[in-house]
Amino acid sequence: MLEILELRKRYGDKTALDGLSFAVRPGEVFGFVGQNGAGKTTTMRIVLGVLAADAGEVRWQGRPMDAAARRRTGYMPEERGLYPKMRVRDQLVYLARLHGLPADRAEASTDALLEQLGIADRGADKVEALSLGNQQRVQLAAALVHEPDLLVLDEPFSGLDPVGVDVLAAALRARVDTGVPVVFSSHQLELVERLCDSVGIIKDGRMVAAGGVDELRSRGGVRRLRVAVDAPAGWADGLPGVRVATGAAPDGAVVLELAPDVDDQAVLDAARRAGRVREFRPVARSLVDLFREAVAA
Ligand SMILES: Nc1ncnc2c1ncn2[C@@H]1O[C@H](COP(=O)(O)OP(=O)(O)OP(=O)(O)O)[C@@H](O)[C@H]1O
Repeated sequence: MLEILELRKRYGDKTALDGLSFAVRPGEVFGFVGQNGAGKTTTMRIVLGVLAADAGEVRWQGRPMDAAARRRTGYMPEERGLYPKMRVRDQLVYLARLHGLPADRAEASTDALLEQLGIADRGADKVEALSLGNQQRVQLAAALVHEPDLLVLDEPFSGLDPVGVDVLAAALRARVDTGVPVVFSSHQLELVERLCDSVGIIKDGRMVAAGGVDELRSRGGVRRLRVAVDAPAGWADGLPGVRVATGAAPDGAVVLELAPDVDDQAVLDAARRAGRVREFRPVARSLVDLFREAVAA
């Protein structure tokens, strides 16, 4: 398990991390989200020892994270860091060797990853000759090639097309299924929602919401209903304990937020009195909604 405990970091008079804590369990994908400048990259750099924290601790498998544990970690830094003029396969074998893999395993791991990431035919090309999306695939291969026990990835999906996202996601899932914990940051919230077991929302260097995606959605007791009624707009205005959360969709449906004590059957009765009910169903809050609420609070 990876544990981030009460991390603090200042750059001059700017507080980047203000007592940040979270944990990622074996086989868990943790999505790290937050607005620009919230402190995600700073956290990841501290986990990898690229930066030192002012206070707090990073623990791996119950002990302080040390150089040996960091060598067993796969890291995709924000600033990337491939050698543009080196050939793709040579570079990956080199990186695997640097992390201590014997030559035969370094080569086997490289070839398996190039295959898995759909770039087996690009092994002899220089990195700079690849498209940005394919360079991104090589970046992920560089983080995975030494068969790491932990993955820390800074925006691994940025700039990828949907096929590239699926290929990277499948490669990550294969590692996670062997028990490797993954932390990745992203601004693509739909993707985080789809790929992550749990999510942490960071704001001004503090964790403002963390937990399983479903658990976060059900917090707060507010239920939402999508209701479409053949009735003039405004039929739901003034219902006690009910807030109209969105304007009418093109099909006339509105999303209603119900206070915890409101009986949804009373809302259905009110809808029926207004007109013919075409749709009446609960809707889950999306991660985008949760994010907006958490960063606005
Ligand atoms: N080397 C530095 N010197 C001074 N301030 C810095 C430095 N690195 C980061 N900061 C500041 O620390 C805060 C946290 O930055 P960080 O890069 O960790 O955020 P982030 O969540 O990764 O943002 P983004 O989503 O834009 O990548 C920001 O206010 C940033 O301006």
